[in-house]
Amino acid sequence: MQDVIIVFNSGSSSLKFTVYDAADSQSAAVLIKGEIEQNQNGARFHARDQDGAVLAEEGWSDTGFDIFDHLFRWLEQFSQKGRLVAVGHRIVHGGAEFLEPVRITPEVLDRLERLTPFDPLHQQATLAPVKAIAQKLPDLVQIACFDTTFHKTIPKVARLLPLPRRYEAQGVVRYGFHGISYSYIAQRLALIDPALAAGRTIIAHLGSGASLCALKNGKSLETTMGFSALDGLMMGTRCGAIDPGVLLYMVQEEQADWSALVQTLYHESGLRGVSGVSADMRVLREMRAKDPQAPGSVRITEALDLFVYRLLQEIGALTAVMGGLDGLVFTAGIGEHDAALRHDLCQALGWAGVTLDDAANQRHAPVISTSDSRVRVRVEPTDEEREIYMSVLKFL
Ligand SMILES: Nc1ncnc2c1ncn2[C@@H]1O[C@H](COP(=O)(O)OP(=O)(O)O)[C@@H](O)[C@H]1O
Ligand SMILES: CC(=O)OP(=O)(O)O
Ligand SMILES: [Mg+2]
Repeated sequence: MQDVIIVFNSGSSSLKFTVYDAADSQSAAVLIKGEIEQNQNGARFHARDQDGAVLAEEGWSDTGFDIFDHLFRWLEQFSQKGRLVAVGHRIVHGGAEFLEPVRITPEVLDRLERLTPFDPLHQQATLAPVKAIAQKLPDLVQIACFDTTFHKTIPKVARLLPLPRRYEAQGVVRYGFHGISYSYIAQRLALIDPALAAGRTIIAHLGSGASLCALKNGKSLETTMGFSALDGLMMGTRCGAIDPGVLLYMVQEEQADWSALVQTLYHESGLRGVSGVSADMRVLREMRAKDPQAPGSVRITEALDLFVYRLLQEIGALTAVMGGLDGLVFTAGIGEHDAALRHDLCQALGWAGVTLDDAANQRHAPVISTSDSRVRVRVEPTDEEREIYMSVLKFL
């Protein structure tokens, strides 16, 4: 019987999973890869084996069902074939105490649950698979890998918030997220483009949640998310950095309480809020292409323009922090697939030394800048599951 390791990567809009052949540890041989995507219209589940053959393809219009329970029951059909030796998880927040991957014991789980106020959107979502497995298989080795770990190198000045010191004592400092993805990309760069790995490079992780990492000498120097995953760029449903005066306005004029603020800032803002129709870049592009003159399309254009504008502002800030820019790497759902977004942003970055190769960009080539571009621009698929898998192996 084959030894297998399963990695779960829960995001704000998806639950991705990969089953690895643990006997073939160094090559990270994939046996099954799948994903459940959820949005306001329902959910879709698909999975493929190592040869790309479809193992599952299902869709639901109901958003209220327990996706993890469904997935777990689906995976059980393979339990006769493989011996599950460990599970790895993406956990969004490690707080100040978890700076490295850790084996999840009941006591660790309890401490991770206590970080929920730091990220109400993700912490419970990323802990849900952990709890479901612990109930079914309490003795199974479960390893947590944190989005925050990669940013432990950011300097103190970038970590502090300009608030009264008592907040620092409560852990209200800047942490940064998407670190599993940044760690994977940094290691990939070391192999495929050592100059960018050792230089001043901005990695743009643009998925449903979006952030930038200023990578200098292979380490995170600064990032756009901070205390929570609400900071920085405009995202699918999140506002990103916003004048705190707006929150005071909502509290005073609309009597908004905590849950109303969570709903507005985490779920109803960003691309969804400004376009008025969807958080999904694919849907926005499709709707606008159908009828570019429709009033809805004008709002979509404004949403897309704002998305690019916020990226431009934050790239300017990170370039200043690094003292220049040598490379820009696009990754995650939007970064890997949306050539139009990359085009608009790169056009706006001419001042920084970016010259786009349009044809390379259209075909999502690994390098999309021209050979004489001062800044090298790359498209690199992220693989958070592989990064988590490698951490699990270190434990076994
Ligand atoms: N082919 C595509 N073209 C444009 N955008 C895409 C495409 N595929 C995915 N996306 C965008 O990427 C998002 C999902 O990114 P992903 O990194 O998978 O998300 P998560 O944050 O859930 O991990 C979608 O919401 C959508 O906006
Ligand atoms: C931290 C974060 O924003 O994650 P995601 O992109 O999965 O929402
Ligand atoms: Mg993700």
